[in-house]
Amino acid sequence: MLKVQFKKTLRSGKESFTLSAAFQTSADRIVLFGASGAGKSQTLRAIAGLTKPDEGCIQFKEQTWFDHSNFIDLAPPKRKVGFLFQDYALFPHLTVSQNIAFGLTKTSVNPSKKTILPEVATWLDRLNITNLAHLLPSALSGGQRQRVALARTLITSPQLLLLDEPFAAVDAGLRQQMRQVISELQQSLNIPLIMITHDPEDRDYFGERIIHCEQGYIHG
Ligand SMILES: Nc1ncnc2c1ncn2[C@@H]1O[C@H](COP(=O)(O)OP(=O)(O)OP(=O)(O)O)[C@@H](O)[C@H]1O
Repeated sequence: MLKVQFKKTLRSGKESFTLSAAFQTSADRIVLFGASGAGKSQTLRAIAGLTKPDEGCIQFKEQTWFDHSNFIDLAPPKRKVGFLFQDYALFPHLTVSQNIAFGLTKTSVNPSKKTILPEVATWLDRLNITNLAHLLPSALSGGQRQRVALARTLITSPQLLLLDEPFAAVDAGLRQQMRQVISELQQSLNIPLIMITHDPEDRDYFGERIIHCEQGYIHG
């Protein structure tokens, strides 16, 4: 069960944008659907704890992640959310296996280039990218980068997966394949996901529950 009810005003100079989100669902596949600039990414950031709302509450299962009235604001790591950013945010100077291992490290020391941890090997295999383990992100295709980013997120065992336009950097031919990869992972890991998209095909594929986003008004 996810309950989201908050308001947030973003300001830069004289410009301001007010986000008003209100939805509640127990669906496992939630789609935030709407045009560019509607407030989808900011909503996801608030759920992840990367942006603090001005008022309201966010609850996931039995946990309160944010409650303005009661001064509750759980830090992002405590929410145990896996966030797949639009550009995948891979570290360009680290190999595929190091990027994935980074999800596990608790220090700022880079993971070893030579030793592949058993958990990393498992995720390399699961995402079918074992043959890419020693490559740098610059040598990968869009679809391969997405698999690496997914592995780096999922190795942390998140309880909720947040995907910000996951197919934006993947060409049309690969999109259906990547939809299947994400769909199968979601089902086998049995974790709910929230996906941002403005592609009606993604909405129809993943939208067990569709939240409409329009000019800062996020409702469903
Ligand atoms: N710091 C800020 N100050 C003022 N406005 C902001 C700030 N950050 C974001 N915005 C505005 O908030 C609105 C929502 O942004 P958001 O990134 O959530 O949109 P989106 O629906 O995810 O769009 P897209 O699909 O293009 O990624 C935009 O109009 C943006 O200009």
